[in-house]
Amino acid sequence: MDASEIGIGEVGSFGWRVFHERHPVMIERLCAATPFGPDVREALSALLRESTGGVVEPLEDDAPDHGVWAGWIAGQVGRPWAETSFLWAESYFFRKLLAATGFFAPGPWRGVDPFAPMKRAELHNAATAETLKALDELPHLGDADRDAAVVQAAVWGNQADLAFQLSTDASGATSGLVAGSPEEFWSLFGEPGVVHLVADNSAGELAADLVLIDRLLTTGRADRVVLHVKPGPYYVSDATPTDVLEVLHHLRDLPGEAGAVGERVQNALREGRIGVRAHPFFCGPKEFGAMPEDLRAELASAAVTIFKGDLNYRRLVGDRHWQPTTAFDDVAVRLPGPVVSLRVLKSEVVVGLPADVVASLDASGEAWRTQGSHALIQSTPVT
Ligand SMILES: O=P(O)(O)OC[C@H]1O[C@](O)(CO)[C@@H](O)[C@@H]1O
Repeated sequence: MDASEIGIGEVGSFGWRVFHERHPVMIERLCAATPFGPDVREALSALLRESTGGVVEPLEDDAPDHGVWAGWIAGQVGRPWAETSFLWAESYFFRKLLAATGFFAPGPWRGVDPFAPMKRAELHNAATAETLKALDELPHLGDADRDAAVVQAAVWGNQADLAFQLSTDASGATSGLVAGSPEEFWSLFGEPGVVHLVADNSAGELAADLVLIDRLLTTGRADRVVLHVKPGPYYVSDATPTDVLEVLHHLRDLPGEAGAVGERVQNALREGRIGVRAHPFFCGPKEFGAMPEDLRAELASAAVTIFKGDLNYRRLVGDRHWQPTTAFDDVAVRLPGPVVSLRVLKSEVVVGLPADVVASLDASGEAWRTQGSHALIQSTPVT
């Protein structure tokens, strides 16, 4: 199956707006959060100019990842950015942004996560506090409701406002879910095995992921969980190993169920029942079909692999102009065990929807694919 890649060149398209409208605002916020000097601010402006009107320039820093980027960048240098794919361009943009902030260079900002202030603010804001407090409801729920609640939380934690949706309704508060259900999610788990969770954002979303991991372990659905995060700062709020510790410390300092989850997760890390990985490919610009053999071999051991969020979905099914009725199973990357996506829709690509659902969503006149108001749970079958 094939479909053309989503690009950034068409004026007014979603990808174009990310580069021409969102990135300038993001860089303004970055500079408001950290007092970068004129050299960094100029490098960031140059990156904006390059990526909105120029050609792809090579990496000019001395970071240790040039070897891996050599393969990912092949054929792109010298091309107008407007001709590159959205998936490739966004990833390269974030890699260059890190270099522009001095992340790789000798000097004061080396290794300093430029997005840390934003992630920290999100983790400590009132909305996250409220939703973490809502975890205190969990021990009072029956098993089915508790299962449904932690999946809803993991799905909707991917929304920008990071709201937990704790439901006391066993069928799940599925309004807003355009595909799948918590029941579909839990039906993937049989004999206990190793579950891999490919995380997305830090702060409230990662907290929800740790709650889900805790549920997988405490109910015996998993005997071990591998949590995959990004090896470095990426896409603003993506979780890194440092963020795992930050979120864990935050949970542990809280009273009630949040603190109890934090304690259990910390113990599971100590005992090796949770492992953390940060493979370089997760900060790369390629679809998951192009994952390197070592990562593929690692995921091959998974009883189930959970992919969180919008970007992982784009990489899983291909960031392409698929017909939305294309079967998820036809285009999602194949692994020996089932794969399941928990995603809030924040970009154009979507598959696996019945025609009548698409027709009614289109008829609503809403930007349902991109505005973050809808979500999905989609999986490949257990074989
Ligand atoms: O954090 P998530 O769910 O991966 O969402 C990131 C999404 O945000 C965007 O950067 C801009 O909307 C998308 O390109 C990307 O898929």
